[in-house]
Amino acid sequence: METLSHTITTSASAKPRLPRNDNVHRRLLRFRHGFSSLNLGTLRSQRSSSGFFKVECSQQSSKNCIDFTDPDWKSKFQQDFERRFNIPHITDTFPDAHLFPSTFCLRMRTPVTEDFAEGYPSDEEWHGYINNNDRVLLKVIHYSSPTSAGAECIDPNCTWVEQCTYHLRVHRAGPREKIYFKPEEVKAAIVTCGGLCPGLNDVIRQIVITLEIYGVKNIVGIPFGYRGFSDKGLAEMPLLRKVVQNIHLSGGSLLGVSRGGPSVSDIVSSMEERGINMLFVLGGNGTHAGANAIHDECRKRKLKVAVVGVPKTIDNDILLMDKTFGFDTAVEEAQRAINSAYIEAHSAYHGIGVVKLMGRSSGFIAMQSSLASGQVDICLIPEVPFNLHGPHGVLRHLKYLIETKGSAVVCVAEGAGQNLVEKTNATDASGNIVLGDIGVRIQQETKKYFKEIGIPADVKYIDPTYMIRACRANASDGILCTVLGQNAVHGAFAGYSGITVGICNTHYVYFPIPEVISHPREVDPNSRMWHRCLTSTGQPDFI
Ligand SMILES: Nc1ncnc2c1ncn2[C@@H]1O[C@H](COP(=O)(O)OP(=O)(O)OP(=O)(O)O)[C@@H](O)[C@H]1O
Ligand SMILES: O=P(O)(O)OC[C@H]1O[C@](O)(CO)[C@@H](O)[C@@H]1O
Ligand SMILES: [Mg+2]
Repeated sequence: METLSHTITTSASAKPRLPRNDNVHRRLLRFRHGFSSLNLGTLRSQRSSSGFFKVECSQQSSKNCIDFTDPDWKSKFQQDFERRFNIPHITDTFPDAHLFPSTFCLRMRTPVTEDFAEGYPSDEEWHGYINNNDRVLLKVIHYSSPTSAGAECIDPNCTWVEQCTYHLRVHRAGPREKIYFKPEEVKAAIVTCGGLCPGLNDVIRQIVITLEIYGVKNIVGIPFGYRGFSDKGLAEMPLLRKVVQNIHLSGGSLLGVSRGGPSVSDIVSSMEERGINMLFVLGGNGTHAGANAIHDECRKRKLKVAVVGVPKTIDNDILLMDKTFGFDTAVEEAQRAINSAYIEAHSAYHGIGVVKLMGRSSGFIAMQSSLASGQVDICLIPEVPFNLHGPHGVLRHLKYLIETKGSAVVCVAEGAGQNLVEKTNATDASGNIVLGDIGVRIQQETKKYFKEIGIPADVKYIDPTYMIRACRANASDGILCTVLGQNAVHGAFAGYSGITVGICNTHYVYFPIPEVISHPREVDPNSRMWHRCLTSTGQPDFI
């Protein structure tokens, strides 16, 4: 008989559990997850009197709704998928836009743009170009049954699992043989927004280097995020290979970051004034929402501008991508905090180490860090509810760990257990809700609980938040940043706009921005990875 991830128990937890490992529950979770991960809109399904599922769509537009009563729903779903994942192109607005032979090729690394007056050097024989019709499959596993681990249901009855079909595919990233911008007419700008993330400088560096290889000479950095477009005191920073050559050796962003800032209309007006026709936007979901709005506004104003995003988030909360840059580094850096918590807890009499890691709405950093360290006894993430108090609460389990092991380590994501902390209505400059501090709450409640039950406990709290994201990228993130930065430039020269670059099944792709930011990517509590994490910690359910 199959067991479900959230039913794993330890000897500490010989407690009655909610009967959650039934197929209905599992199916519902998969059904919900399937929709959310493929972003089919917010759907509500009900059994109609005919016995079929009818789908209501809570969105204003019904474009993402599927009517499962339609016998052709599968092919319509596929067509709809292709339409949604088609990426916007300059020719949508400028059908007669001119094409030029690419100036990016292996043999000609630093073209002299003045020489292009009479036309571009003819192509050398090089097979490094990507065909515009190349695609990458979004799903590479052929699930033979809806109950196969990881299978996501498309329809409410969970009957359709042929997702590795060639229909679910996305545009392959890379250099094209023909380009839509003359390098000498390009003014490219780079902006970094939101919080810091390891690898920002690596991406900036690679974008500048690649632009130069195409022959672009006018490259600027916009200081301090979108704010740099409106704040008159902030001058744009000219960027050259010479300037960016070594910036990847330190963390942070050469350009600075910020939250909040001017309206989209003001940003586009500023771009028009400055003559910017390529904009590279490095940031998270908020920044990408901004990038997409900038793209739309440029279309509205009939500006021939390419807006290309590079997803930046240590939280790894962008949909459909294998991972985002900075995540691996964050997980690696978190090991040091977890190890310190472990050493402290292990060396103290009845020691308890609590480590809080980032993850506003997704627990990927906490989950992967716990898994990698093998030193964590309790991992708490936003996606999985828990109680602190009560017979199945975290504190009761901590008591058990102290009694049996003598020490314990808790790793908690910042967005976990928000129902257990006082809510504030405060928001940051970008409108993100300021979260309550669950790490401090766990520390305080643990101290109080052990005092009340008369068992000594030495609680140490570690919050390495900013140490983790301010460090420089590790080698694997450095390489990821290099490829993403290059592909961002290739995408812009290929005439795409309103896109972002990503890695999907180890291949590099372009996504239309709205498809990857409609909601944060979350840890699936039914996934094998969360199950692995539970296997490692040995923790019971805390509900
Ligand atoms: N819906 C939106 N439309 C236009 N601009 C937006 C939108 N949401 C956020 N922004 C702008 O994007 C910038 C960054 O947003 P935010 O502070 O939310 O960070 P983020 O990109 O989500 O990164 P992080 O992962 O660090 O939170 C801000 O300048 C903000 O004003
Ligand atoms: O303190 P700041 O700069 O607002 O950033 C904190 C946020 O950054 C994030 O890591 C996203 O990048 C969130 O998890 C976290 O809430
Ligand atoms: Mg965000």
